[in-house]
Amino acid sequence: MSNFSGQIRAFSTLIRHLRQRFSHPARLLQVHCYTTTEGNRPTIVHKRSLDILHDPWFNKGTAFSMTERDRLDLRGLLPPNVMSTEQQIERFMVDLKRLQQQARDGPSDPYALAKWRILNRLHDRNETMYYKVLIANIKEYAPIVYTPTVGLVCQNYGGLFRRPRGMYFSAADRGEMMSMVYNWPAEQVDMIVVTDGSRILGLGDLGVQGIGIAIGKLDLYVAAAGINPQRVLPVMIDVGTNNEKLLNDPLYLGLQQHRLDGDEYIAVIDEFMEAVFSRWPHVIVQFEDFQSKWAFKLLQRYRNTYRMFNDDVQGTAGVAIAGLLGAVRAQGRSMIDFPKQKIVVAGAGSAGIGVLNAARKTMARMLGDTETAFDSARSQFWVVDAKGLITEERQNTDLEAQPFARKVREVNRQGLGEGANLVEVVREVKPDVLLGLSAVGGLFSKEVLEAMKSSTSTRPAIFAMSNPTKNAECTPEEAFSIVGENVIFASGSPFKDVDLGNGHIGHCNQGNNMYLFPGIGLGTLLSGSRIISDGMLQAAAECLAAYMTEEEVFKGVIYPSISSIRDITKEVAAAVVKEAIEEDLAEGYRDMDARELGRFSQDEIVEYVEKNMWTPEYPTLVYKDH
Ligand SMILES: NC(=O)c1ccc[n+]([C@@H]2O[C@H](COP(=O)([O-])OP(=O)(O)OC[C@H]3O[C@@H](n4cnc5c(N)ncnc54)[C@H](O)[C@@H]3O)[C@@H](O)[C@H]2O)c1
Ligand SMILES: O=C(O)C[C@H](O)C(=O)O
Ligand SMILES: [Mg+2]
Repeated sequence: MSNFSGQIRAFSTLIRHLRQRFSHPARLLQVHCYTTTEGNRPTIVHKRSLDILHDPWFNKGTAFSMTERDRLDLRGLLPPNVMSTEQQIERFMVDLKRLQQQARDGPSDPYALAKWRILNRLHDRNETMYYKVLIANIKEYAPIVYTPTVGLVCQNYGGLFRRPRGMYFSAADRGEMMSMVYNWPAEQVDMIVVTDGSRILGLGDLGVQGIGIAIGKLDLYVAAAGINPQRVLPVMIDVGTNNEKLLNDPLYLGLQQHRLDGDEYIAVIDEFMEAVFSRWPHVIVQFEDFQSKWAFKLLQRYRNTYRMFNDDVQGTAGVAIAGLLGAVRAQGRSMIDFPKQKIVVAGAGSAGIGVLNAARKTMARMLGDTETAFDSARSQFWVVDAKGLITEERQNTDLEAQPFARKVREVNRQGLGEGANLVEVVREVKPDVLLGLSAVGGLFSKEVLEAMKSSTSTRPAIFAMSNPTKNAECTPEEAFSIVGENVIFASGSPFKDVDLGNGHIGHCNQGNNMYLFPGIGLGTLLSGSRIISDGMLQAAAECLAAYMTEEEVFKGVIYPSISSIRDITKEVAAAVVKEAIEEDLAEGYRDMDARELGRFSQDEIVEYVEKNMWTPEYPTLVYKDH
């Protein structure tokens, strides 16, 4: 008898199971798909776009053909290179086997990548939970989702790629972008971070794999600025790559051609900008990690027409200014003494030139904002690039670096000449500040740091700002042990504080544009400003500088802890909103019109910003048929 009831139970379970399987059209198809023996008969699907990519039954990942991508609204949602099934499996196996290899050979940083994988899987499964984890543990996990690990992720993106995130616009999509942009499922997008992968951190051209940096930056937009994650869009513009290793790798996910250049390149970026602004007229576009050659040109081309900024040029500049002002205060002097600082900058790319321009303008403003002040401020800087000290004698200096080329007679008097090396420059100039944005790890060698000992400052400042960690111009240990305990130290990627062994701690600041770009984006969004003006960027930098107390800067703490990044971002965003109102650029946001915004007090602006920051909480969900 008991055997019989067991059989009945098993039978009804089977019926229930079959009913469930056949109750959904997709499930019906699935069964059909597996039971048919009739070769390649097409399978009818009732899904499109991301729903297909997120459905393990139908997803083919990078193996969707171009015609299928068009039929199923998948164009732009996958990296451009179509892979065969064999290639897909090979890519997966290479990644899987790497684990064994790492166990054998000793990996460079196995735990960081393992943590990234775990977090990434959570990101794919449950965004609310992901951001709750990230916000609550930002100090611990920013170095995983952002610099330095994000650099390693981009370098290994081919193997790590599982589920696509964001959009890919490629040179092969010319003429299609205006319609492709509608393949993105969100009705509203507030923030786009776009890269062309040409200079990812200090790691060079990583082609399509650079998408990782756009994803990492947007993670901070959500975690720090409270931008709703449903309204962010990471974008990779694939115009090819000049990285020979990737060009020769059959498993590379991007276009295997050399980078477009000149008018052809501009035409692709123009088309992308028109497409995204035509679908989302109020979106803000952050340009990230474009090689310097294009970073400046594109900024000039778009900044008066579109809501956009370049993080490497403008975000970095603001963060550096805040730090440089902190370094002046740390000497027990007033910020107004900044124009007296002698500053040696190693690196004249997008970041270095961005910092130089902003520092020169800040000095000029402090000196009365006249043309003469602007002109004389230039003599506070010595710029050293790959060819050494830049002087007016140099042929073919980049347009952007020309204003900082030293007069030959002037440097000759100092015992220097065109192309003088960094040690010579530091030795002769005895600068207050040595700032590196060169992408050359270890550039501040023992000799350079020894030369810094003769700095005329009571507290010499050393900013080794290149990323990721291995590209830092020096470590804090080197700076404190060679130059002295009094040094003010900042690095682009995080380092631990240094135990100086006498009960004192050498503080390591993280001088990274992460302290500003989230607030610049949020402030622009909430003010509804049409463009991002110099004044708004300056307000952001000044807000960050003022965030630190006298006591902190005196201890050598010139940037806040990343644990308070949400609070800093709120203050920075409020400063940006205020400036946009003052410059009459604010047009309001959603129900908040410009006039009402204009009547707000300082505290009310901060409150308004805070109220509009998204926090990760599960909403109650209700089903409704459309
Ligand atoms: N901390 C931050 O917030 C932050 C922000 C932006 C960029 N960065 C970092 O700055 C670095 C540079 O970025 P970029 O966009 O300006 O790059 P880039 O490639 O445009 O510029 C690099 C510059 O360094 C110079 N250089 C190369 N070798 C040198 C040497 N031996 N001595 C002196 N100068 C040398 C080059 O001539 C060039 O001018 C990257 O590592 C990037 O990660 C950091
Ligand atoms: O990405 C960063 O950590 C900072 C900066 O934008 C960079 O390019 O290095
Ligand atoms: Mg960058």
